[in-house]
Amino acid sequence: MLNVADAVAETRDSAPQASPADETLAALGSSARGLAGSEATRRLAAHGRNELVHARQASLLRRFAGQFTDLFAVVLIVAAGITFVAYVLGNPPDPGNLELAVAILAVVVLNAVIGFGQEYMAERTAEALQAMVPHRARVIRDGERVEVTAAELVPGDLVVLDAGDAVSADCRVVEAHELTVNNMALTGESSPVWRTADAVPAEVPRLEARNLVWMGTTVAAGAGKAVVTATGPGTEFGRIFRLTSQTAADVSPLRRQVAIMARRVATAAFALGVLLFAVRLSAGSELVATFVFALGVMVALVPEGLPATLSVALAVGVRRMARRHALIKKLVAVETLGSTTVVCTDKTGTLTTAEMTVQQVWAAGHAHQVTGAGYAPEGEVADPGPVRELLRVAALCCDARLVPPSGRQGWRVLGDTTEGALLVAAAKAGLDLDAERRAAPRAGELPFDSVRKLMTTIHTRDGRTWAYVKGAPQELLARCTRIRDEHGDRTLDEAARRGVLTANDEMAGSALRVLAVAVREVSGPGAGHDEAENGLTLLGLAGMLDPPRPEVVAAVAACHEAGIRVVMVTGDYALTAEAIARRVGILGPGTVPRTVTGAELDRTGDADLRTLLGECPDVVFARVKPEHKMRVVAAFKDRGEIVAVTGDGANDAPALKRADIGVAMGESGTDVAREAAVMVLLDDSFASIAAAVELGRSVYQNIRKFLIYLFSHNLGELVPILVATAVGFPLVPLSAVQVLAIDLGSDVLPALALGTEPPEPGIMRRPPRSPKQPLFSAELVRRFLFLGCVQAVVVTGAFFWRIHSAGIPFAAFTYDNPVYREALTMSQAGIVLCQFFNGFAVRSDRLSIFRIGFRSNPHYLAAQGVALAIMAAISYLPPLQDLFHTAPLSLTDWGLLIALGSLVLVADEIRKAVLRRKEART
Ligand SMILES: Nc1ncnc2c1ncn2[C@@H]1O[C@H](COP(=O)(O)OP(=O)(O)OP(=O)(O)O)[C@@H](O)[C@H]1O
Repeated sequence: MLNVADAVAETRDSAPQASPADETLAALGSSARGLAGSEATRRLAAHGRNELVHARQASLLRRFAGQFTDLFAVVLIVAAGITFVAYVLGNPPDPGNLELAVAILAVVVLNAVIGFGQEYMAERTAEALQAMVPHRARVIRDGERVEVTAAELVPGDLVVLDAGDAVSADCRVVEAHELTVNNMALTGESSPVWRTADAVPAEVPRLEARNLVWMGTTVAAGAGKAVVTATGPGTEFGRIFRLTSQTAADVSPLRRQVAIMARRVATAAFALGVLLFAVRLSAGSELVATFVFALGVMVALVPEGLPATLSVALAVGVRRMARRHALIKKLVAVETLGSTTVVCTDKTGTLTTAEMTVQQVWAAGHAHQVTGAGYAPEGEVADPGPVRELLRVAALCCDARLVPPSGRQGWRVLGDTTEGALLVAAAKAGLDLDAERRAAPRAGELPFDSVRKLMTTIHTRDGRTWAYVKGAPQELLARCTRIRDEHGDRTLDEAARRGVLTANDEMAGSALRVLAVAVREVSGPGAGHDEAENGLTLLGLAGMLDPPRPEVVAAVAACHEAGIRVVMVTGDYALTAEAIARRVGILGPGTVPRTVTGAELDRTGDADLRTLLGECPDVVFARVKPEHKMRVVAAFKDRGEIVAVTGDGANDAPALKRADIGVAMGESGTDVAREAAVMVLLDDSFASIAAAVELGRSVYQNIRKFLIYLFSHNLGELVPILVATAVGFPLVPLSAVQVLAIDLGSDVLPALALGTEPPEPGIMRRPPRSPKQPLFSAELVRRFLFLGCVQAVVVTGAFFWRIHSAGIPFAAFTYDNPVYREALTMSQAGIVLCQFFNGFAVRSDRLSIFRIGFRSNPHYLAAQGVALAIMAAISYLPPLQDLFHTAPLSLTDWGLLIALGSLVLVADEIRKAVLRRKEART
C-alpha cells in the first residue's frame, strides 16, 4: 500500500514542479477524480488539521506584570510607599497608615487582575471571532466538487481555484486557465504572477516555480485546479509563521480619547492634591495627616475603574453583533459603525435572497414562461422545443452543480446561484444534463469575471469544437453578429438587435435578472477571448427572479429613519436594479431615480461625481465594475460621509479597504473580500448591517453612560473635601480608603452593567453622530457636572449635618471622635446611594426612567445589590469598621440617605422633562 507520508515527503524533496501534472497527482495517491472521501479522512488523521498554531507573544506572567506599569498603578504604588514610610517614621507608628498602605496595594493588585482579565478576554474574543469567519475550500473528492473547511484539506486533495479564493495549502497546479496568484503575503511581490500546469525544471527555486501555489496567498484572476502537496505547519507559510498578537495593536480612537482624558484627570488630581497639601501644611496642619488628606483628593479624582469598563463595553458590543450575524474583526469598527451616514450596498444576495429561479426564456421573438420555484427541478417550460438548445448551452456553460435533497435539506446549489437557476430550467425543459455533458465534454474555459460580465466554456461535440458563452445581455449582444430563430441562423440586424433589447428591458423592468446565451464554432480547445467571445450567434435570453429578502424592507426603512442613506451599487442591469431598489424601499414610490451606469461613471470626473451625489438623493449605480464602486466610496468619503460598503468579489477588496466600514459576505464572499473587510456578515443580509449600526450606536451611548456615571461621583467625593478645607474642618470628610472602596468596589460593577444596556428606544430615530464630535463633548461634561453637583450637595450636607449634631466646634474635632466615624460612614453611604439613583438617571439622556423601566437592566440591579452589600459590610462588620474607620448606620440614617440620594434622580427627571418640552416646542 502506498505510504502517503513518505510519498508526500518524497514529493516535497523531489520538487513536484519538475514532474508532469498527472505524475505528481499519481505520486500523491490522487487523480483527476481527487481523493476518495474515506482516504481523505484517513489522511486527516495521519497528517493533522491544516492549521497553524498561534504563537503567544509574551508569557502570561510577563503580561500580568505589565499591568503594574500603567500610570495609575505607578501613582498608587508611590502613594502606598509614602504612606508606608509615614507609618515607619511615625512616633508612635500609626497603624492607620499601615492599613492604608496595604489597602492601596491591594487595590493595585485588584486593578491589575481586572485589567489582565479584560485584555485576555478581548484577545480571546478576537480569536473566537477569527475562528468564526468561514475559511472554506472547494475540492474534488470521489469525482465530485465538494466544499470543506480549509482545515480539512489533506495532501493529495485536488482543490479548485477561482479568482478571489485564498490558497489554503501548498499545492502543485495541475490545470490553469489564465490563472494568476498574488504572492504578496509570502514574497512581498505585489503584482500578480502567472501560474501554469506545465512542469518547471527542478533547478528553478521552489518559490519561483510557476506551477506551485502557496498557503497564505490568493488567486488574483482566472481559474484552475491544484493538488495539495503540504498542509498546516508543513507549508512554506507554516515555516515562517510567527504571528504576533494583533489585538494589542488595535487602539481605537475611542480608547485613545478615554486614555487621554483619564491621563488629564490624573494630572489635574495630582496637581490639586499637591496644592491642597501645600495650603493645609502652611495653615499649620500636621504633616502625615495632611499627606493622607492630599492622597484622598488624588485618589478621589482618578477614574480607576475606567479602562476595564471600556474594554467590557466594546467586547459586549462585539458579541452582541456576532449574535446578530455581524462579525467585527476590529474593535474600532464598533464605534465607527454608530456614525455611519451612507451604506453602499450591492444587490444580489445582500438585498435579495440570491435564490434564483428562471421565470422566462426568450428566443426568436417569443417568451416562454417557466413554472416552479426554488432549486427543485419541478415545473415546466412552456413549449420548450425552441429554447431547449439555449438551455442546453447555458447549462453546459456552468460550474455550479445541483445537489439533490438530503436529510432536512431540499435541493441545493453548489456554486453560483445564477448558474443553479439555469441548471434547474434546463432540467425543467426535459434535458438530461449528465448525458449532455458526456455528449459535449468541456475542453476549456474562460472564467466569469465582473469586468467582462461573461463566461465562456469550450466543448467538443461530434468532432467539432464550440464556444458556449453566457453573460450580461448588452455586453454579449455587442459581441454577436448573428441570431438564431426557427428558420436557422441569420444576421443580427438593427431591428433584431432592438427586439432583443426590448425583450431584455421588459424582463428587467419586472425585476428579473437577465442573462444572454450565445454560441460559435471555434478552431480548437485553446481558443482565447478574441476568438471565442466575438462573432457569436445569439440564442436568446433567460430572465430569473431573485426575490428581495423579506427582512430588508424594514431594515432599509430603519436606515432611512436613522438618517442613513442607502445607495445601491450593482453589477446588474439598470432596470433590474431600479425595480429591486423600489421593492425594498431604497427608492420611494413615485420617485424618478437618477441611474448612473459604469459607462457614465467613466465619463464623469471626480468633482462632478461628488456634486451628483450631493444633488441626487435617489441615485442608483448599475452595471458598475468593482473599480467604480471604489470611486463611489471615495467620492462619498470626500464629501465627509462615513461610508459602509458591501462586497464579495476579489476585486471589491480596494473598495472595502477604502470605506470606513468594509462589509464582506460570509456565505458567498471570497476570502480576499473577507480579508479586506472589517465586518463579515454571516448571513449576507443587508438587515444585519442595519442591526450592527444600531448596536454600534448603542455601544457608544453606553460608553457615554458609564463615563457620566463614573465622573459624576468624583464631584461627590471631591467637593466635601474642598468644603472641609474652606470651612477649616481639620479632618477629611471621606478617607482615601473609602474613595478606593467606592471607585473600585461599589462602582465598578454598576458601570460594567451600564455598558451592557440594550439599545435605547428611538436610538435609530436620530441622525448619525458626527464623527468629529469628541467623546468628551461639552454636553457630556455638562451632564456629569449637573449630576455631580447634586451629589456633592447631598454628600456634603449629610456629612456636615452629622458633624453639626455633635455640638462641638469644627476645629475641635479629633480623629477618635465617634461622631466623626458616623459622619464618615454617612458620606460614603451617601455616595453609594446617590450613585444608585445616578445610574437610573444616566440610562438615558432624554427619556424618563419611567419610560425605560427600573427593572429593564437586571445586570444593573444585581450590580447595585452588590454595591449596597459592600457598603453594609463596611458599616457593620467590625474588621471593616476598623479599616475604614466607620460606624453602624441606623435605619433613620439609611432612610435619610435614600431620600437625599433620590434627589439626584428627581433633579435629573426635572431636567429631562424641561428638555423634552423644549424639544417638542422646537
Ligand atoms: N456566472 C455567470 N456567468 C455569466 N454571466 C454572469 C454570471 N454571473 C453574473 N453574470 C452577469 O454579469 C453581471 C454582473 O455580475 P456581478 O456579479 O458583477 O454583479 P451582480 O451579481 O449582478 O450584482 P451585485 O453587484 O449587486 O452583486 C450580471 O448582472 C450578469 O448579467
